[in-house]
Amino acid sequence: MPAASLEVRGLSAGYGPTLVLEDVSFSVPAGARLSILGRNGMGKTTLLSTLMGLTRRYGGEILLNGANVALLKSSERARRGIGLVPQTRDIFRSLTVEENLIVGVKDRPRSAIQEAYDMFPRLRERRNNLGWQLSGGEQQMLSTARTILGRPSVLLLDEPLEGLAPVICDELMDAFTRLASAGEMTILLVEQRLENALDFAESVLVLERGRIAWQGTSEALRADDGLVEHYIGVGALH
Ligand SMILES: Nc1ncnc2c1ncn2[C@@H]1O[C@H](COP(=O)(O)OP(=O)(O)OP(=O)(O)O)[C@@H](O)[C@H]1O
Repeated sequence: MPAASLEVRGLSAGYGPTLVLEDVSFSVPAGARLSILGRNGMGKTTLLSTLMGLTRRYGGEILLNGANVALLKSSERARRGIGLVPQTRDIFRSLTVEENLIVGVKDRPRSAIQEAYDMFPRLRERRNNLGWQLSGGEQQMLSTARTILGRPSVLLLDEPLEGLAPVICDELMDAFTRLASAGEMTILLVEQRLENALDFAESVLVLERGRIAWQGTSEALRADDGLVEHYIGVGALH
């Protein structure tokens, strides 16, 4: 599936009676990258979960290549090309790396798992290890690889670098950049590490209390210390 465009119009959503996201609108052209920033608890995870159909939607549209998927179940959205790598690093802890990948290939031939090994050679080395035996970085690689084997046209990455050593962060960000550059996926990245988020994407969206507080280019955000301090925190870039 080639990369798809994503347009969100007036999206409001939350959990049960609690409204978290309010009137969120933005668009990402096919093959582009968007970083989603904001302090803790501002609604970043809720936004990705809502795109995937995992929250209660109050209103608004989610257009995937122009077709509204907002009323579809999560499984149908996945079938249409939305792939989420959750913050919780969803892997089967009692299965081996290879078994986890086999689950990820779904209806594709098993040989497709080689793509995952090419992307993350570390997973090939650890193919017979169980999920719980992996380091945090390896679990993130496995979780990402499983989603990517489903060939999503829009990939949602929720804080993939959380708790990882800088060298592993670089390895992961290189892999995400390669994926994005290949033009096969539109990528939305939620990331607290500002430098990584700005290096990765040309466009940025900042959430504040469930609403979009700022949208623009990474370059513009980087150049404005006041904006960074206000929305993300003092010294976030240093
Ligand atoms: N399952 C849930 N039920 C009720 N409220 C929730 C649930 N998950 C999150 N919230 C609330 O929604 C708001 C936004 O949370 P969310 O996790 O989307 O923020 P975030 O920007 O991703 O934060 P963080 O960076 O800490 O992950 C918070 O007030 C949070 O308490």
